[in-house]
Amino acid sequence: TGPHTAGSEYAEPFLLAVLASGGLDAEYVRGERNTLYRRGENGEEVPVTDFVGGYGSLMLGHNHPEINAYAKELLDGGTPVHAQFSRHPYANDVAAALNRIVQRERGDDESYYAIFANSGAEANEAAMKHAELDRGLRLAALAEEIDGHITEVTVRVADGTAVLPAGSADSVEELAAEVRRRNEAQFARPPLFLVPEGGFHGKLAGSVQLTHNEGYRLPFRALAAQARFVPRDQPGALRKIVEEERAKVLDLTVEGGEVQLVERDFPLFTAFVLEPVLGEGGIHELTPAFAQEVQQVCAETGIPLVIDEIQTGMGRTGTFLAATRLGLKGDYYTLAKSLGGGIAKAAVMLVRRPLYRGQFELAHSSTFAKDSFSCLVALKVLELLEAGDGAVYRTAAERGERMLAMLRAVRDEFPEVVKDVRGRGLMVGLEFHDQSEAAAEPLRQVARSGFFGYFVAGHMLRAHRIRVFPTSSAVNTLRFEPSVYLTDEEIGRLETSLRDVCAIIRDTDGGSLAPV
Ligand SMILES: Cc1ncc(COP(=O)(O)O)c(C/N=C/c2cc(O)cc(-c3ccccn3)n2)c1O
Repeated sequence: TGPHTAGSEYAEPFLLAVLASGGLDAEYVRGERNTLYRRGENGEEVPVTDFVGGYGSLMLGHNHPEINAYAKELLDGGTPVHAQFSRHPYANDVAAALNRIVQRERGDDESYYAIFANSGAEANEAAMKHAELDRGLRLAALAEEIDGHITEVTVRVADGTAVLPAGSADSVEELAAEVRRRNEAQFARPPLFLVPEGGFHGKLAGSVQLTHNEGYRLPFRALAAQARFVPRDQPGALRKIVEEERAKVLDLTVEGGEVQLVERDFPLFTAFVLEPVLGEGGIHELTPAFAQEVQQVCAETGIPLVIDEIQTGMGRTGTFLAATRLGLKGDYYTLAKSLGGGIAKAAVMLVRRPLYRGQFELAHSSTFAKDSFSCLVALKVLELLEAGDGAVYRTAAERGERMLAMLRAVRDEFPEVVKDVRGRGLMVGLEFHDQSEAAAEPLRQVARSGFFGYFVAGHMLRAHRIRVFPTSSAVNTLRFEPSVYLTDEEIGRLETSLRDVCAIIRDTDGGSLAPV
C-alpha cells in the first residue's frame, strides 16, 4: 500500500480506463487460495472468488503457505539469486525433475535439455530461435552437400566420365551457374511456422506472429517470421498447406554416365507450434484426429513439433502435460505460469536431446533466467504436484468434472443462452450464444459492443463477487481456471452467479449487464 499518485495515472492508463468502463477496475490488496480481497468502502477486506487464476498461473492458488514459507527461508538464507555465468545446480535439478516427469508421461526414455526463461512468450521465443538455429545449420549442410556434388559433376564432365544430357546446357559451367542461381532464390526464402487457427503463444516480437488474434499480431508482422494458421477441423488442410509451401532445391548427380538434375526438399518450416488445449483462443481441445495428423505430417517432413504447455501444463488438465491424453509427443515443450508457484517468474523450454545444438547456450541468454530463487521455487512446485503419486493431478481432474457437471446443468437449463461448455480439469469455458440480434435493444448493444463477456464479468464481480474473464479472442466465452483447492462452495457460488446472468439474458432486456 505505497503512496498512490491519485489523479495522475502513469502505468497503462488506457487499459485502466477500459477496465473501469466495464466496472472491472477493482483494486486487490491480498490473495490466498482461490480468493482475492478488495478494499471495501469502509476499508474492510471484501473476498472475491477468483476464477481467472492468473490466467492459469495459480494451479496451487494465491500465496500457497508452503511455497511462501519456503521462499522466505530461501531469502533469509541469502540464496544467490543473481549468480550468472556460474554453476546453477538448482536449474539442473529442475531440468532433471522435468525429464523424469516428461518421460513418465510420454512413456519413453527420450531426454531433454532445458533452457530457462522468465515468461511464457520468452520460452516460446527460445524454442523458435533454437529451431531456427537448427534449421539454418541443416540448410547450410544441404547447401554444402549440393556444392560438393556440383564440383564433382563438373570434374567428371571435364575428364569425360560423364556427359551432359542433350539440350540441357551448352556447358557444365552454365548448368552449374543456373542450379546455383535457382537454389540461392530458394535458400533466401524466409522461414515459416505452422500454428493451429486460434493459437496463442505470447505477445513478444517473434511469438506474437504465432498468435492468431489479428489485433495482437498484424501491427507487428513486419518484425518477424510469419506463421501459416492451420484449420483444426479440416482433415487434410495441414498437408495442403505444407504442399503449397513446399520448397525444393536442385542437385546434380550422374546416372549411367549422364548428368541428372534432381529436386530435393529443403526445410522451409522452422517448427509447428501448438497448445493441446487452446486457452486464450477460447478453450478448445485439439481433437485426437488433428493431433495425429500433425504428428504424422511433422514426422514425414521433419518439421519439429513445439508443444506449448504454458497454460495447459503443470497438471491443469489432469495430467502434468495436456499432450499426454492426446498421445502427442513433442520435440520441444514450453512451460511457465504455474511453474513459478504463484510468486516467481519461471519458464523453461525443453529440447529433445538428438535435436540439441549446444552452441545455442552461448547465443541465447537472459539476466534473470535460471536464477536460484525461481528454480528452487519451481522445484518445490514440482514436488508438491508430484506428491502422493500425483494426487494434485487426480484432484484437478475430479474438480474439473464437478465444474463441468455444473456448467452443463446451467447450459441445459438455459439452452437459448448458453451455446457450449468445453475444456477439461481446471481449464474449462462456457460460451454464450451471440446476442447481437436479441429482441431487447440494451442486450443487443451490450452484445454488439464487442465486450459482451467483459460486461458479464463486470456484473458477476459487482453482484456476486466472482472474478472471471473472457479473452479478446473469444469475447463470448468465460474461462474458469481456478486452483486445485477449488471447493464445492465456490462451485456453488459460481453456479448462482451464472444462473443469475442467464436469467438476465433470457428474461430481461439485459440492461443490468451494462455497468452503472
Ligand atoms: C499457451 C500460452 N503460451 C504463451 C503464453 C505467454 O506467456 P506470458 O504471458 O508469460 O508471456 C500464454 C499466456 N497467456 C496469456 C493469456 C491467456 C489467457 O487464456 C487469457 C489471457 C488474457 C489476457 C488479457 C485479458 C484476458 N485474458 N492471457 C499462453 O496462454
